[in-house]
Amino acid sequence: MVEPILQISNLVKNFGALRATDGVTLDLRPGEIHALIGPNGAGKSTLIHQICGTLRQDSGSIRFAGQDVGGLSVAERARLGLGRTFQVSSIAPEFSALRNVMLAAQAKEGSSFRFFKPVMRDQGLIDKAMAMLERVGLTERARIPAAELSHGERRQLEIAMALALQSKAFLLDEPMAGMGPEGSKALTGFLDTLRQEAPILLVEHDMDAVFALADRISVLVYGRVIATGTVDEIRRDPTVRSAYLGDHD
Ligand SMILES: Nc1ncnc2c1ncn2[C@@H]1O[C@H](COP(=O)(O)OP(=O)(O)OP(=O)(O)O)[C@@H](O)[C@H]1O
Repeated sequence: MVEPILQISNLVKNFGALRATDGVTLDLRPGEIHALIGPNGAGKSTLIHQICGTLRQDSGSIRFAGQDVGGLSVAERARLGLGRTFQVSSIAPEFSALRNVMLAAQAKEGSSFRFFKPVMRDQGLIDKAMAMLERVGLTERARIPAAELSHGERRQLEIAMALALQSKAFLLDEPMAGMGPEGSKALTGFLDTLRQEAPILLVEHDMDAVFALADRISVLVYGRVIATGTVDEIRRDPTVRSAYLGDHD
C-alpha cells in the first residue's frame, strides 16, 4: 500500500463531558480526495481543528509527512505543507488578490523581510503568484483588493494561497457552503484537478459534490468513524444509510 501522507490514530477530544472525537483513526493517501461526512455536530470541524493545530487533542496521534505533528503549532504544520483553506482570517482584505498570494509564496520561502527588493517589484514572485491565480481562474481579478472579491472568489484566492505554500495536503472545511449552483459546479471541477497537486481531506455537506469527487468517504457519527469506503460501499452500507444517508437516495 502507498504510504499515507496523513495518519490520524485513536484521536480523542473531550469538551467537558462531551466526547467530540471518540477514537478516530483515518488516513489520507497521495492522489485522493477523502471526504468526511456526518450529521451536524458529529465532530467534523473539531477533527479538522485538531489536524491543523487550532485545537489540541487529548490523546492519540497525528502524523504528517512522516512526522508526529500533534504537538506543533498551526504555523509549524503549515510550513510542513499541511494546508488548511477557507480560513477567512488568512486573507489580508486590504491587499490585492495578487499581493495575498505573493505573501503566501514569500512565507513559504521563509523571507518575510526583503529590504533590498520591495515585494511588489519582485518579478519572479509576481510571475509565480500570477500563475497560481490563473490556475484558480482569478487572473482578471488579480489587482482587486481581496475585500471586494465575491464569496466564491475569496475561496478561489484561498486555494491559490494554499498552492503558493506548496501544500502537501489540503484540509477543506465545507468549501461549497454559500456557493451558488454555478459556483459549486466550478469548484467541484477545480477540486477534481487539485487532487493531483496534493490529496484533499474534504468536509462537505453537499452530497452531490462528495459523491462526484470522493475516492473514499469516512462517515462520522457522535465523534466516531462508523464506516470508511468507496462511494459505492458507503452508499450501500446499511449502518450508514440508517444513521445518515437515508434521505439521499
Ligand atoms: N469549543 C467547544 N466547546 C464545547 N463544545 C464544542 C466546542 N466545539 C464543538 N463543540 C461540540 O462538539 C460537537 C462536535 O461539533 P463540530 O462542530 O465538530 O461538529 P460538525 O460535525 O463539524 O458539525 P457541523 O456539520 O454542524 O459543522 C458538537 O456537539 C459541538 O456542540
